[in-house]
Amino acid sequence: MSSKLRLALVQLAVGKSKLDNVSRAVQKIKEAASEGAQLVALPECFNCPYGTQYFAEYAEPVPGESTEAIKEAAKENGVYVVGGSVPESEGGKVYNTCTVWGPKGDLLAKHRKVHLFDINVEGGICFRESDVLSPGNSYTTFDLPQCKVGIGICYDIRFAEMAQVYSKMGCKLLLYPGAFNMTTGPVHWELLQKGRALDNQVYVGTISPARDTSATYIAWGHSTLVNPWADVVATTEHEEGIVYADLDLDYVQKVRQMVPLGSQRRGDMYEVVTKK
Ligand SMILES: NC(=O)CC(=O)C(=O)O
Repeated sequence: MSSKLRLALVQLAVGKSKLDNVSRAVQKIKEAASEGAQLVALPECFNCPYGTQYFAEYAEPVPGESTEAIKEAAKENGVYVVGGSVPESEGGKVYNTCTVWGPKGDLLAKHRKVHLFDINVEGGICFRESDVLSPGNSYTTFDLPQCKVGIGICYDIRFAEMAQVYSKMGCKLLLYPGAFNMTTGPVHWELLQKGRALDNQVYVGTISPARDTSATYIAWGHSTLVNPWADVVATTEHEEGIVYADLDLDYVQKVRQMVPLGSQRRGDMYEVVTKK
């Protein structure tokens, strides 16, 4: 199997019409596939504006109308799709959920955002996902022919331990659909991505909605792919668009040989332990 992977990060313009959002996402998957992408990733809340006032209203079961459309798009275009996230309703609760689809339309994985975004930055942003969302409790990986992939959603990227666990599980690519904002985005978005990539010597991709300055929550944009050396391979500004990146998974091994952190870890002094 080739070590090469063409990845498309879809920085989608998301508005108030769920129908429009979903049909744009489907169009972008088609466009990315026609440009040779093998794996297409959508942003956090691709079918719904990002905001606690919207999650319950837009929530749907999984599978449901939005994820079914993504499934069909994966199948029609013969690509893997990381379906960003949708507000998912189940058992009276709402989750922020990512589905992953294979090229035959098979559901490969489902990730519920584990770390809910509750912050209060003086003079900046106050946000409390936990007012309306419930957290997931699982790690989520899936296998491509080229490598294992680990999934986190947005705030999950701030927790280095989760990425370390994925790396220990054998993931060589971590994908984080996310919607950082105008307070945290400029300082933290790329830095966190580079940190996760460098510490774990893996590729890391982030996928944001496009910026809508009329929205109550203004997304940072800047969907990006960083390689295991912490170089930015491909990125963009804040408008709608598709970021294409060509990965060479053999490069992961090369970086690990040059800087052999794996064999140099002091397991006698510290350890990241998976409890669940
Ligand atoms: N929206 C998020 O989940 C996270 C975020 O914006 C941040 O960590 O900053």
